[in-house]
Amino acid sequence: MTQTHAGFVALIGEPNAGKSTLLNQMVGAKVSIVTHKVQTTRARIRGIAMYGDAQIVFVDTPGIFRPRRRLDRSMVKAAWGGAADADVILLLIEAHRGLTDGAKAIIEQLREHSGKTPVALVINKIDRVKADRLLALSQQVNEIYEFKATFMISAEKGYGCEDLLDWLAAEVPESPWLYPEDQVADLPMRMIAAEITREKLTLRLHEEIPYQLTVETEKWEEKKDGSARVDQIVYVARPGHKGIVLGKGGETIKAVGQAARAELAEFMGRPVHLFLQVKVRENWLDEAERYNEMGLDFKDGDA
Ligand SMILES: Nc1nc2c(ncn2[C@@H]2O[C@H](COP(=O)(O)OP(=O)(O)OP(=O)(O)O)[C@@H](O)[C@H]2O)c(=O)[nH]1
Repeated sequence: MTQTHAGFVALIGEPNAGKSTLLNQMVGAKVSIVTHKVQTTRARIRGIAMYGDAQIVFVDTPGIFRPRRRLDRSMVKAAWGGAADADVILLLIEAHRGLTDGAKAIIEQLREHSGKTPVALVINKIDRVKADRLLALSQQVNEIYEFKATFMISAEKGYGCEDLLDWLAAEVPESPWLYPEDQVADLPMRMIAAEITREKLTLRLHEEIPYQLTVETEKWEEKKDGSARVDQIVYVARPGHKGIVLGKGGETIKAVGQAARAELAEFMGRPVHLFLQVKVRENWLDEAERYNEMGLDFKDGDA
């Protein structure tokens, strides 16, 4: 019998570096929400890729930045927590932005958090720059940290992702598999469903509103005909946001519901009936229960 390999790979980087896109590319199924807006990933999301004899469990983490609010602090704590528990850490930076101050700050903190864990540098979004810039960038970043390897990829287009997988498969320890072979994510279905709806809302709303809302799956009912009825609540932090989320004549929430239902049904491979309700809950950003629902630790947000 050949020896199997399995382990956790943490994806860290600034907001918008492409961590969720890479996780989805590696796993081949959409498990993490991706938008062009920063701070889309709130909790730690795991996606599982099978590659030869290896099972690689990717841990997507919230983007790391200088946190100011409780939710931000909880997210950054979760990100470093993900890195501390991993067998391999991948630091993502964006090819076209180069070595930003934010990336430098993360590399500084890596020294504290990584311990003996190998760290690879992943230069993402190479489809956005000319090839000759990449070598110089790679040298520049490698001068300030001892990366075990460097990869140049496009998470979106898949360039370089196979090489990265190859390397990771050899790098994770010899171990029995950690999850059943056909599992792609370890988030409970009700949380995935809430994330899908939150993604659709984020895509349709502006700026502060997505940050100040959260989605919870309140009820999940299996029907005899094989379909599922899913009831979700969208909590908004301000009375004024409710009308915006609903849209004129309920148009926005209807479009969100339709898009979320279609994606959830595709993910589950069976029909879904999705019911959304919007509620104002001015203090949800200060309620421990809301953080637990997102997979975050409320206390991590203590100043
Ligand atoms: N051109 C290009 N765009 C990419 C690539 N990878 C990701 N993106 C885009 O970059 C944006 C951010 O991607 P995400 O995967 O959400 O980034 P993230 O690091 O998970 O972001 P947070 O959740 O905010 O921490 C999205 O609009 C992606 O489509 C890439 O290889 N090339």
